[in-house]
Amino acid sequence: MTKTIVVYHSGYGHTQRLAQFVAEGANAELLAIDAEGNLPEGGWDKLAAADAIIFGAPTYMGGPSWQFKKFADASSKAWFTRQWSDKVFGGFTNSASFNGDKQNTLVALQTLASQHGGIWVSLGLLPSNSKAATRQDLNSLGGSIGALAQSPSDASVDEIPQGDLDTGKSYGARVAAIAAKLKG
Ligand SMILES: Cc1cc2nc3c(=O)[nH]c(=O)nc-3n(C[C@H](O)[C@H](O)[C@H](O)COP(=O)(O)O)c2cc1C
Repeated sequence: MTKTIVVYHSGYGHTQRLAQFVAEGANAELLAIDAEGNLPEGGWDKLAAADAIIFGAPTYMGGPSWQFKKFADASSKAWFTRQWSDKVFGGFTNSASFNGDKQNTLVALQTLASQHGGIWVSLGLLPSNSKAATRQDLNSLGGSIGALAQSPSDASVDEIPQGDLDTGKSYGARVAAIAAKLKG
């Protein structure tokens, strides 16, 4: 049985809602980075024991939130000892604009995984970009590195387009399935 952890920060709950869908798809445990950029007690041990780690952060000012970055910098302890080497990784982000520079955040998450010697899993979905496409479709934001969600700036957490949440769920399932395959 593979163990997957979704470790994420969310300032106002939107990225958390996406994290819940990713975790559902991956059958994963959620690990929240708090408002001070810290993990709960035992969080680092859970990450060390995981087969797969999925990072999540909102896009703030064109990159991951500072709380996620604090977590990323703190992971240098695990980096020194190659604790996360050869684990399977994925990542997702959410922001208000359709573009909003979300790609920068995904690249930052992918780079963090690569610094750790991890194996990154792409989104694996075609974009839904025909005239008939709607925001209820999978991957209507057309990502490839990881999962993207767009929460309009005045939307409550219950108003995130369902297609984006379902994209997160599908991606979580893909990361977990690949981790299971690699574990054998
Ligand atoms: C400090 C700050 C910076 C932001 N920068 C961006 C940005 O660069 N691009 C964007 O599309 N949205 C940006 N937003 C909007 C958030 O990404 C959006 O509200 C998101 O849903 C917040 O996720 P959360 O509820 O998990 O914190 C920003 C919001 C804040 C608070």
